[in-house]
Amino acid sequence: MIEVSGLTRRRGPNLVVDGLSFSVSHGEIVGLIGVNGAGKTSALECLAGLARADGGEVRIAGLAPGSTAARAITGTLLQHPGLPGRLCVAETLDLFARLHGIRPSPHLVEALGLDALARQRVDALSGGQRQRLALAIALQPAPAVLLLDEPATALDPAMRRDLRGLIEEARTGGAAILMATHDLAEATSLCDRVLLLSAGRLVAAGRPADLIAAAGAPSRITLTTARPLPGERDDTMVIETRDVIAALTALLPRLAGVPVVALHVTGAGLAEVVLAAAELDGTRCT
Ligand SMILES: Nc1ncnc2c1ncn2[C@@H]1O[C@H](COP(=O)(O)OP(=O)(O)OP(=O)(O)O)[C@@H](O)[C@H]1O
Repeated sequence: MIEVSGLTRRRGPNLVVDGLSFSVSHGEIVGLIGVNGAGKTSALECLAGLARADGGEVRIAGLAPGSTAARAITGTLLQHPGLPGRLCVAETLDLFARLHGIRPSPHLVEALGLDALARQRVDALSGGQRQRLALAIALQPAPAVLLLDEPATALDPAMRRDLRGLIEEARTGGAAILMATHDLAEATSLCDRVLLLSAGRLVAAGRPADLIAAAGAPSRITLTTARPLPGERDDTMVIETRDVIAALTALLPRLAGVPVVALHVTGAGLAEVVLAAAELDGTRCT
């Protein structure tokens, strides 16, 4: 549904998207990850037809992005969505629904907690409430293609959970979903594949678990005991290891007679994958 081939985009003197190629199929959620400034928004804007590419080709269900036909099947949520401030929430949903020849979806209104805000003016909404309204506008036509830039921004934990359900519903309905996100735990569990951008280039792509395994970053064991173990100064030790079982087994003899107060094992995740790419590139995570 989404086909991108050799996409490049300049902003000022800089090449901010540099030869990007990928595709997203029906019923697939693909995450776009990378440090601030990696080019995620710049690429999404080209796919949404909101910015012109300087090179390469983008097709949305075979259509040119930004064409009326492509817009009709694409739900777009970008950062800082422009919403009509003087209208109330219900009027805004109605206005955007009419553009698609549909009626607002009561299911989405309820799922995004907009029923209680129906008569509130848009310019009096909080940041998270605006984001919920923008999500409802993007999702209500049940688009075949969803382009989401940081969809969980400003949402509280309950609403993040509900948003996840809505995105999964869209996937079940067959949508092709491309989602830029810094929520790497969410990307790991929600995305079928992730694309890692660094300085505008695609530097890794694949299933989250495969990228994490390929990065080979160590897990971290944090062990707190009732008193410092022999040879240790502190009652909390931190061990970084690629073999958690072997490290814990090696510790057991030293634990004889010393009660364990707390044990945490944190596996490597996509954060390590992003950081490793940023270090290779000489950029920093900000
Ligand atoms: N309006 C602009 N004019 C010129 N350069 C810009 C403009 N907006 C962004 N850039 C530059 O384009 C590059 C890519 O920015 P972009 O917003 O696409 O990154 P991003 O990966 O979406 O970052 P973030 O995670 O912070 O949202 C950055 O180097 C940024 O400084």
